[in-house]
Amino acid sequence: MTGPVALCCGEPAGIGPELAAKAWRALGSDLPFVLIGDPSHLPPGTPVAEITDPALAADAARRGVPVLRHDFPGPATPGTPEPRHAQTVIDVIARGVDLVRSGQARALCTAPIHKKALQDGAGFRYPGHTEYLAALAGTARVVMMLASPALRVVPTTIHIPLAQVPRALTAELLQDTLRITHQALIRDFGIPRPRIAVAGLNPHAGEGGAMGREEIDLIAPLLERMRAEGFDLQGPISADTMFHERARATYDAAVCMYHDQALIPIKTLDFDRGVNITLGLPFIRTSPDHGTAMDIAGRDLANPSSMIEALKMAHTMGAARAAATP
Ligand SMILES: NC(=O)C1=CN([C@@H]2O[C@H](COP(=O)(O)OP(=O)(O)OC[C@H]3O[C@@H](n4cnc5c(N)ncnc54)[C@H](O)[C@@H]3O)[C@@H](O)[C@H]2O)C=CC1
Ligand SMILES: NCC(=O)COP(=O)(O)O
Repeated sequence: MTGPVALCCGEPAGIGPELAAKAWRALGSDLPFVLIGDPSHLPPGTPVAEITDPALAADAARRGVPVLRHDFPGPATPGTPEPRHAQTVIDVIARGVDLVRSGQARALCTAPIHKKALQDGAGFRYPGHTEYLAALAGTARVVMMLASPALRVVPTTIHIPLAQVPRALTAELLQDTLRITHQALIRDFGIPRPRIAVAGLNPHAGEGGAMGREEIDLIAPLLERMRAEGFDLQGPISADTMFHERARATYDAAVCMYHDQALIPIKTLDFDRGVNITLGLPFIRTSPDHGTAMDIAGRDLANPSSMIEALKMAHTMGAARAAATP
């Protein structure tokens, strides 16, 4: 795993181009990345260093934002995604995956996409990068983790309507999620004996069956079986009491049952430093924790911290995996 991090441009009408320029100014050639996208979408006045070989990214980063040119049908209007750009946004992600799978990039980092714009403009069938990357990689099970210095969280079900969560939540899904999370804490975060806290689904973790039975019928028996295998698991715990400071000190990651149960605490505690990581892929993928922020696009208001952390995390994970490879 060598080379730069491949940074997919994401939605060009969002804050992605601004974040790429700001991240380059912060990281320079120390932690090189190569932006896959249209250089004309970068903020006016941004120095650009176009390259055709990702291996030249570190050197190019001394002159400007290293860019592997991927032309879009036209200019981007900040704040207004255009249907004619949707397919190109998707193609850029696929190109990034090719780079990382062919060994030309050490990891993939993705700037945010506007999911509805891709659906409307190109019939995109996936609710997010996570599911699209799993399909491109041919991986049946991937796990979304959001990590910051304050907290690591994993939603077991991801981008589905809340009404579908109870049906989607199976012992098999939860077991795979726990195993993949456990393995990632060891391999990517250097935690030899990971402690995982598992949320219940219902208020008060079901209150002994009075407020729902998923804890009794599904979550607790699975945790019991996995504890017998040696996993260090707490739970099922009431989700409303597992994120205060003392509780957070007792685990290395919180596995939650649905998207907002996991993402609200981390975005509340650490919005500017959260990194979204897809676990279970045959390559490394990170992303900032936020979206396209259309309301501030093109106004030089975007905070690049989460993007910078995502690029740093991609490098750190790449180095850790390279060191572990015989
Ligand atoms: N990885 C990805 O591709 C992600 C994509 N999205 C997509 O982004 C679109 C917009 O989603 P929203 O729910 O509005 O979330 P959002 O994160 O784009 O914006 C929420 C609020 O936070 C602010 N904000 C976000 N990032 C910021 C930054 N770096 N600096 C300063 N302020 C920032 C925005 O201005 C807005 O007020 C949706 O289509 C969503 O699906 C959302 C999350 C991740
Ligand atoms: N809320 C997280 C999110 O939507 C990120 O999704 P993805 O594009 O990384 O799958």
